[in-house]
Amino acid sequence: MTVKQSPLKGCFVIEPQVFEDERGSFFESFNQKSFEENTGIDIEFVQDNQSVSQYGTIRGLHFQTGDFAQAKLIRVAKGKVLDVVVDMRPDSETYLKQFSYVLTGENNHQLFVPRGFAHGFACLSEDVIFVYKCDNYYHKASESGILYNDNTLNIDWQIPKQEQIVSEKDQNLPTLETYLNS
Ligand SMILES: Cc1cn([C@H]2C[C@H](O)[C@@H](COP(=O)(O)OP(=O)(O)O[C@H]3O[C@@H](C)C(=O)[C@@H](O)[C@H]3O)O2)c(=O)[nH]c1=O
Repeated sequence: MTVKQSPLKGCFVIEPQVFEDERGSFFESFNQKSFEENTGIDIEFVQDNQSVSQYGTIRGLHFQTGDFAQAKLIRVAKGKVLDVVVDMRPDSETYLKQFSYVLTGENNHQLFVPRGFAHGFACLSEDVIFVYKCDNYYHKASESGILYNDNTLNIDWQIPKQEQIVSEKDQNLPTLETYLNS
């Protein structure tokens, strides 16, 4: 696997080694030993998630707060997404900076998102199977987030407005300004 530092501190792009033959392909989607050796991060993932989305879906921007903050190791098993992360750690040198990266079922790239980041993605292909590991359990009361179309962040989700599909919950998330002042 190859690990590339993203512009955001502690956030990495991981390119696994993919083996191909006449049957198809194979790769290790996670190997704790190689992960630790290559990133220097000692981590224990405790929950695996999978979501299926149609073209135009935008999920995010999400994070869990306090003791339930989650680091995530993200990949796309099928389709193409624009994955977006925002560094929400006040003490970070990349505080409030954002990074977007295209993950697909063909490139098999992964994104490691540290605790303290807001995360979301837009589905750029017809069907998306989105898979991620978390190092902390889902905790409904600790769910938080920022409005996906916040004016300050001004994220280009690469989906025309009339084709965007966003949950009611996500449409009601606070703006960055409201969140920071709360
Ligand atoms: C995230 C999550 C949701 N759920 C339930 C709650 C709800 O009934 C249903 C759908 O939840 P949501 O609408 O929050 O799902 P979704 O919008 O896909 O939430 C995810 O979005 C991406 C961007 C992330 O970064 C993830 O951490 C997670 O927040 O699944 C769990 O049971 N466990 C979980 O870990």
